[in-house]
Amino acid sequence: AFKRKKQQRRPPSPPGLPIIGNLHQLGELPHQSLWKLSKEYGPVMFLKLGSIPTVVLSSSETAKQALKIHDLHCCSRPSLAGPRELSYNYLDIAFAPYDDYWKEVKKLCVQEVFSPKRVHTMQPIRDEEVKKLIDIVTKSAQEKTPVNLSEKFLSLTVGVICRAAFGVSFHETVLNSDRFDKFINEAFLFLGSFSASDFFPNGGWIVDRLTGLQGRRERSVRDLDAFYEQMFDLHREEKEKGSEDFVDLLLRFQKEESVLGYGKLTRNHVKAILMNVLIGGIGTSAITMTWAMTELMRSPRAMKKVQSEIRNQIGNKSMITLDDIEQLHYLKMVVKETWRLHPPAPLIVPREVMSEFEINGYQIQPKTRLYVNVWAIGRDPDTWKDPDMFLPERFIDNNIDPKGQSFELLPFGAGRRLCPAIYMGTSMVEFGLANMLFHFDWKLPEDMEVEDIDMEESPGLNVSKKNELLLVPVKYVYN
Ligand code: HEM
Repeated sequence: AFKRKKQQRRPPSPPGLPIIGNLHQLGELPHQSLWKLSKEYGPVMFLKLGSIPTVVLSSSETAKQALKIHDLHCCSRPSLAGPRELSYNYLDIAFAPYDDYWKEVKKLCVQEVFSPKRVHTMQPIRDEEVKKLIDIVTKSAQEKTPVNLSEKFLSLTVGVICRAAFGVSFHETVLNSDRFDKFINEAFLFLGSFSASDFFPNGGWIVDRLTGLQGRRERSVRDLDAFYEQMFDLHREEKEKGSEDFVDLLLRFQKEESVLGYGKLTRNHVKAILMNVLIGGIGTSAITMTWAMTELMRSPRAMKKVQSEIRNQIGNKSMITLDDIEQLHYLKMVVKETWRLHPPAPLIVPREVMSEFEINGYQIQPKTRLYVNVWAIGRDPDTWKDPDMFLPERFIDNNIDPKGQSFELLPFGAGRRLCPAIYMGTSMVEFGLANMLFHFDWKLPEDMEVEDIDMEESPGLNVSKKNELLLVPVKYVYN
């Protein structure tokens, strides 16, 4: 007997070219190009990126179908060249394929590394680092000179993550913070940049060699490796020091020969997991704070409202606590609204389909690469009234939250691959912003008007504000 071939219903697709397929349509900012294409081809769109069949989802409804109903069919990750090298062959959490190792290491990290308890034990470090920032900004306020907030928010998160997770202060090591920024930027680039071998698995590596991408990638991996090794050494030397940080914790698991999935946890596993902390934790929070300040500068009304809320709550206290933050409802809405318009990972992290499923009657085949365009979802006029307006109040009467349950707002993704550090990331962002908004009023540099603030985005896995945000602080005095 025959098996009748099931009728193939492939999602609509923009016309492509031979060999490269739709690759040339991605442009510099793929999430924006894909958003425009989705207006014509719909919320389930098929593209051929080089030789890779790819599906892009661009509405909350289709995102829900994939990330909730069919999550188990599509929660693996594609093999990508940059991530492979940075993760010691997928020994990390973010880029590991869906298997027993990933399940166990993610569970372990959710319980031990990213837990609310750890977020609370990090608070003294956050306090100290934010105090340093306040001092620097206060100096600028006295001199009436602008502060580069993009840079300051980055050094705040670098400071906190490095001390809290790695137990080292970067200024005190051979890796001074200048080089550290460079590391992070290079590593980011390799995680996000579209490299030829990711689209042409059979010959793309040749292009990557010719363009020098491969060489730079190898150098970046070497630099980071040296950094991890140095960190491990430092940990051995300073053993008697206080509480256990992430590195101590992971090295302890390694020493105890903990078995995860298919084997024992090795030094390379620890490095790969630390890479996720480094790259997942630093840019995303800094980017969010920068966009939030940018949007608030464009909306003096929202700025005034959020500052009064914070100042009423804090009064004449000198320190803002995590408990205070819980009372700052408008600030929380400002952050949500920032994530709606500026999700730090606009296409989240690509997934790979493991087994066939259907969305809106279209068949999605195994091995398809799947992107969810959360940037497009945040601007969808069917979901959001006046999507271009920055209106934190839109969150008053609904219970849309960013934790992966509301498919209209997915800055942390959803489903099994959900970001494990939502609480840590959110606390960092809210805490940093609350302090900058409490202690200072902010003015645009001379000869700049509100209309001159630009909203251009820079390319990469994490999309940040392209041009740095420069603002003049004015110290707030409680009376
Ligand atoms: C504002 C802050 C943050 C944002 C917006 C963010 C966003 C995301 C997104 C969109 C994903 C992919 C989810 C998916 O594929 O469905 C992700 C995954 C991940 N994030 Fe975050 N993140 C943030 C903070 C952090 C921090 C602070 C850490 C670590 C300290 C972290 C570690 C990770 C890891 C390990 C994964 C991989 C999860 C997996 O594949 O199973 N993130 N994050």
